[in-house]
Amino acid sequence: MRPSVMRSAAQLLRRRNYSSASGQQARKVAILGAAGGIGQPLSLLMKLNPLVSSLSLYDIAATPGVAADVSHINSPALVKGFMADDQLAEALDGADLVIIPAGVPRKPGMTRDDLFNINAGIVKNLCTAIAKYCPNALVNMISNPVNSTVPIAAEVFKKAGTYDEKRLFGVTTLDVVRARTFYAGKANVDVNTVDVPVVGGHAGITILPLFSQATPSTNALSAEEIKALTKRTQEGGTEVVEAKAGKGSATLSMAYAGAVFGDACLKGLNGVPDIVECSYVQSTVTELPFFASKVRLGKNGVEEVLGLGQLTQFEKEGLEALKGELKSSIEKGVAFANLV
Ligand SMILES: NC(=O)c1ccc[n+]([C@@H]2O[C@H](COP(=O)([O-])OP(=O)(O)OC[C@H]3O[C@@H](n4cnc5c(N)ncnc54)[C@H](O)[C@@H]3O)[C@@H](O)[C@H]2O)c1
Ligand SMILES: O=C(O)C[C@H](O)C(=O)O
Repeated sequence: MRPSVMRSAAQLLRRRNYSSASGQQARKVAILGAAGGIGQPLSLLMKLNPLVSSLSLYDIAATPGVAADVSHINSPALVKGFMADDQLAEALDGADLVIIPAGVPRKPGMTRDDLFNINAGIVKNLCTAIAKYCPNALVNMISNPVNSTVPIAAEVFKKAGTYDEKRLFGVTTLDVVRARTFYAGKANVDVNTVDVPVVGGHAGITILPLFSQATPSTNALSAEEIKALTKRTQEGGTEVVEAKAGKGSATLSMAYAGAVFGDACLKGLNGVPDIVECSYVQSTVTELPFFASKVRLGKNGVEEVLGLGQLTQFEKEGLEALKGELKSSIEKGVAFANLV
């Protein structure tokens, strides 16, 4: 963001004193896992977001340093760092949006589901605290395996009596970001103008980009090229994991994607019209209880879950092929959350 833009945003917010009358609300965002590979750049990007008035950075380690560092940036959000269990309540208190990139990332040779044993417990504990301290917050789940961690969160909230399906989101924006980038490169169109819906889930073949609905549309791509683009989008995460060779998975592109999705959620909360993003949410678009598709965001979170539109035969086959894996990932999450 240009300094002049930042300055004018800051001036605007000061003048308006975050008043709801002007439509500019004071918004508290909490990031859980804020000192991690994703957490740090995501904290930076959310600090730059003029819609954020208070930024709460929580992790089990290293947050004082990250918070001190980020807090020196001359943008409006007031930054506070919180570390360890006994500070989680204060970190979450009054949050409008909680973004969760807490948990372990993949190493080469692992699937996202291989992270389940560690990350399921982390997510369950954090969501138990969210239900207690900020039950009305929107929750953006980044921690993998997203196909299971979102159902875990839903079950935790149901048990606590706070579940609102409109407020829980699996962040699949990175799949959209990748599909846009790869499509623009192959179709030779300006990436700034590109959009590609990505539906299903967030792991391997459950990631289903709908290139037939990509805009701007092109007839220049052959069936083989569409197939290759689909595979590359589905394996984008693995491409990064292998390139990082044991040093983790996507962090910078994920922080960008998380910031884009977080910003869309805040705009929706603030009543900005026509905010549409793909996300993995409770859904009736297919027979699966959770599914990623385009979602219209509003003042209460999900305003409308949009359908799939017209699919090609290749996309229909991809949709049928993903259902088995997605169903068992959902069931695994639900079963885990309901263990005593
Ligand atoms: N949804 C997506 O598209 C997407 C993309 C990339 C990565 N991810 C996932 O995001 C997660 C984080 O990835 P990363 O690269 O930032 O990992 P990382 O190891 O660099 O950072 C994770 C952070 O979580 C913290 N943490 C662990 N337990 C915690 C707890 N109980 N409370 C708060 N913080 C806790 C750690 O201290 C660490 O700072 C992984 O599960 C990864 O698979 C998802
Ligand atoms: O691939 C991973 O393990 C991280 C993330 O889900 C991604 O898509 O980059």
